[in-house]
Amino acid sequence: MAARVLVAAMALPLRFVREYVRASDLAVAAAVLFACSAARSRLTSRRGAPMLWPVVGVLPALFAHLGDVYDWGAAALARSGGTFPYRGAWGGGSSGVITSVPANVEHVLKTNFANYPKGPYYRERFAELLGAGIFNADGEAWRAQRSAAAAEMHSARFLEFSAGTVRRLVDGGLVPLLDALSRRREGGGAVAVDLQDVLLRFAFDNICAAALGVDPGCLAEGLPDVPFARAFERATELSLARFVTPPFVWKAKRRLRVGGERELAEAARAVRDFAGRTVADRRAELREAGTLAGRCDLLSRLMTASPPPPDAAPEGYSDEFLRDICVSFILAGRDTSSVALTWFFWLLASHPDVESRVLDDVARAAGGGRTATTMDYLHAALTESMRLYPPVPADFKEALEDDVLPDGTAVRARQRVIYFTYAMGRDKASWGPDCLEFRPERWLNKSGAFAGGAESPFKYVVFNAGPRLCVGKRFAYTQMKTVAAAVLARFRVEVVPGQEVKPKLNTTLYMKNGLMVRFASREQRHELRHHVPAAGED
Ligand code: HEM
Repeated sequence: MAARVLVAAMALPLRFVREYVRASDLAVAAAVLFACSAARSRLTSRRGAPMLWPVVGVLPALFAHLGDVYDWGAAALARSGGTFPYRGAWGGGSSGVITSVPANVEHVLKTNFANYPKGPYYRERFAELLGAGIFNADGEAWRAQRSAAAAEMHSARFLEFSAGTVRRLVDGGLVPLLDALSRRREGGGAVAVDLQDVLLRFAFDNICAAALGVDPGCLAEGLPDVPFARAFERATELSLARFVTPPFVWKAKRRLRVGGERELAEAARAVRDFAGRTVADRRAELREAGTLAGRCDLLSRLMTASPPPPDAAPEGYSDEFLRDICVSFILAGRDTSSVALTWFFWLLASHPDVESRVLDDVARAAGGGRTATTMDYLHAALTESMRLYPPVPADFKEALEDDVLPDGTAVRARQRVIYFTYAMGRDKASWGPDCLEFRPERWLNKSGAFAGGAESPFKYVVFNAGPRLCVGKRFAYTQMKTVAAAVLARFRVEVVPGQEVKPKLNTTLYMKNGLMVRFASREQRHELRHHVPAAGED
């Protein structure tokens, strides 16, 4: 998730215009555009890059391409040699460069990591929801949370626990729900359902179980409206809206506590109160029982970390620290893997050859043998699907000091470097002439084992790379492989014909209209023996 301002800027949806920009603002913008048009030919821009207008920066170009912004952005990067400057609107301080050059990305994410924090621009916009959580933190505050979270997340105990939570939710929630849907009739066939919505609900319940040890019940019968999930979604949306709102507007609204800013304050408070209450209840449970040995969720593990981590007070982490890190985890793990799975199922529906190889892999895993623990083909197919449809399509970091990127592009202090993951996954130079094809085999070696580790991590930044590599990557693969295997073994997923499938303009690559599918029970079921599908790499 997160610092994905390119898409936030690109994602200036009409809904946003309706909600946040008044007619008078638009009139001023139109006048400015008109006044500037005479100067248009004199404006400088890198060859092939979008025009940068005074005041409104890159926005006119974005507006012209609202319908195909990802592909348009990728084509513009390809034309301009992989990097071009951008400037946002309204003097909001958002300017810098957009790049898809792996060497530049390596420089920002690893080689010169110290010069490229998330920065105050990001932190300020997510302050209400995330507080000082890992997703919002830099420097020592980030390092302390990173080492605590990584130690727990990569422990054998957590891996086993989290794999168990996925299996229980698949067996006890997802499969029974799909089974019921496959039996429910409508107009002579099985009822159609939005797969994306079902998977988002699944992932929310799953991340809450893993991070907090609670079940919000989004996947319960009747697919209910869950206030905590709704508050989380609204707080995220409204925080992101700040990236495309003139700062003087949202800051004034915040001070006056009106409109979306009031709503944001309320939604963020609801989220933090819920997480805070969970921390307080767990603390009370620990006091009464003297142990949380039966609990393996992240919150309980961090609360009882023993001996207390060097960066914590002698009595352990504070309740605020625990609340903030858990909220960040929910934000990070809430929708990424469900969105990835939705694109994956959609791609499989139009690639029966790949589907049949995935099914072979799943059947082999069920029958035991070496692939039972790895399911390398499924791993490769998921990896390939995220290359074409990365759940986080763009991300950014903010420069502390002036710098020069490896391709010679200058970056000034406080400017942002946006790396466009979507374009990087479709770059011919990195992936060859068949870069637009869905071909899981490109990730396998001659003996059919997953060989993704051979690729530069800075070519495939779907999970970020360098010191801030996604700490939930292994969890995400376990979750996605378990869901994909269980669903495909039991059901044929039939995409309802005639619907328009396209990405939504957002910081997460949702399908704009969801994905309507029907589930049909397979005649011959592969009886799955559950196992922990280990990630081929991490
Ligand atoms: C397909 C699924 C996922 C994808 C594609 C993904 C991608 C990413 C990306 C691109 C970042 C970097 C964000 C930034 O620096 O702005 C990130 C960070 C992070 N992710 Fe994931 N993620 C996924 C699933 C998860 C899950 C399930 C969890 C939790 C269990 C998680 C936890 C985190 C955390 C805590 C960070 C912050 C790491 C840090 O700043 O040190 N992610 N992820």
